[in-house]
Amino acid sequence: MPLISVNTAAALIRQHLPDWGTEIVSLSTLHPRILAEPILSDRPYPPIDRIMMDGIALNWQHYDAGQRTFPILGTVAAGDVPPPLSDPSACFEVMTGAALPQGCDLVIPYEALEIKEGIASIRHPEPWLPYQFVHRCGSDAPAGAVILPAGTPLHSPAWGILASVGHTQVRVKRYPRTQLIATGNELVAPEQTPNPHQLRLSNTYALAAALQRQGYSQVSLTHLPDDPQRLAQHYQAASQTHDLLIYCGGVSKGKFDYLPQLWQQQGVQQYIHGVAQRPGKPLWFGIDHQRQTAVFGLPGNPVSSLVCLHRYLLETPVLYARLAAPVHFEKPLAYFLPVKLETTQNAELVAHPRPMQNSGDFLALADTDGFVELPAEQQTFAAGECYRYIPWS
Ligand SMILES: Nc1nc2c(c(=O)[nH]1)N[C@H]1C(S)=C(S)[C@@H](COP(=O)(O)OP(=O)(O)OC[C@H]3O[C@@H](n4cnc5c(N)ncnc54)[C@H](O)[C@@H]3O)O[C@H]1N2
Ligand code: MOO
Ligand SMILES: [Mg+2]
Repeated sequence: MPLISVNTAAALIRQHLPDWGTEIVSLSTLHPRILAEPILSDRPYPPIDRIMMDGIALNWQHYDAGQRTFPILGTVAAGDVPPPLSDPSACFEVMTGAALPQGCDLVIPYEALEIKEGIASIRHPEPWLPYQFVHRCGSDAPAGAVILPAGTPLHSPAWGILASVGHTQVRVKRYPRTQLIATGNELVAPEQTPNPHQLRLSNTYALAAALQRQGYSQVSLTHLPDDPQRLAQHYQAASQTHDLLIYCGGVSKGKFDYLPQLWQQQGVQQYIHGVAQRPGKPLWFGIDHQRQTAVFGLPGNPVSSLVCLHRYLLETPVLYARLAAPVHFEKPLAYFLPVKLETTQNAELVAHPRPMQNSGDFLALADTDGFVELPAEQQTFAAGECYRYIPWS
């Protein structure tokens, strides 16, 4: 198995992984998604001169000329059609969110007023300025402005913006119809009680959680035994109905690691089998061009499969963390080292190594936040040096 570098593997996957296109989702989805169209403001924002304080609205020139008491003509609440100020020496009581009545260009909050028998008197000596406490019409964005560019990840504020502009249907990046396939005779379902030689399958749950947290909304899980016929039957059916098949286990050198040969027989073009990394060395990746299905074979060890998913498929932020302690790693392999992250008051990310015993030691991940990528070219990594940090999804 000739090993390729982590960067070569990442580049091959980027190059060959299909663009899954786009789809329309409804506003009620609210899942993590990536916007695939620019969103324009449907009208100026705010759409009115919006009152920002509960108080009175009046004409600034009258205030500037020295007038300090104003008869109240009425009350304008949020949602009211604002009446014009028919007498410029009078005022309206106005509420936050109401539209500024025509003829008014100043809002003074209740705290600066005394109101008695229908007359508001300004008690506060502050010089009030024109349009004070008025959120001017169009001052946030004019009509027709791009307020969310295509490619924006839809975080919570973005969903609020979509609702505000009335985008009840929105075009987003489509995530692939994905199946996670746990392989292995030793595995039983989590609800079963394993015999001593068996274990509950856990990898596909960890992988599914990571995918779902990134927005993959169509992810199914299945389990197959190490049986070439069953694996072949499953592949033929699943490759028709899925865009992405992520296998877990069965890709190394064992007598029952049937998958690489099976994919070859099924016509999947292999791009990767073996990456100079620990864990995750036996990683397999290929594309079935005929059926338009992408295939990942993640090494079965739990830490290996998780690390490979994060490094090669998921969108991860570009972050760097400083090693809190020195690390020595002899092998000419990139080392994905699980870490506990500390954030310091001077805005530094500090990575505390939490080395596991081996890539089967998934319990060691419980007290970690992600992993650092230590390059293959180096053997010693000093405390204080910075390396790429990838958080768990
Ligand atoms: N002769 C060699 N043997 C191995 C090599 C090698 O280069 N030469 N590589 C080792 C490395 S590194 C890894 S990683 C594993 C990968 O093996 P497979 O992808 O074939 O995975 P399996 O053999 O099926 O399983 C490995 C291990 O993981 C457990 N497992 C698998 N699936 C799950 C699951 N869904 N949930 C929980 N645990 C799972 C499985 O029981 C095994 O213990 O190969 C080494 N061998
Ligand atoms: O590379 Mo394996 O993933 O070390 O256990
Ligand atoms: Mg194996």
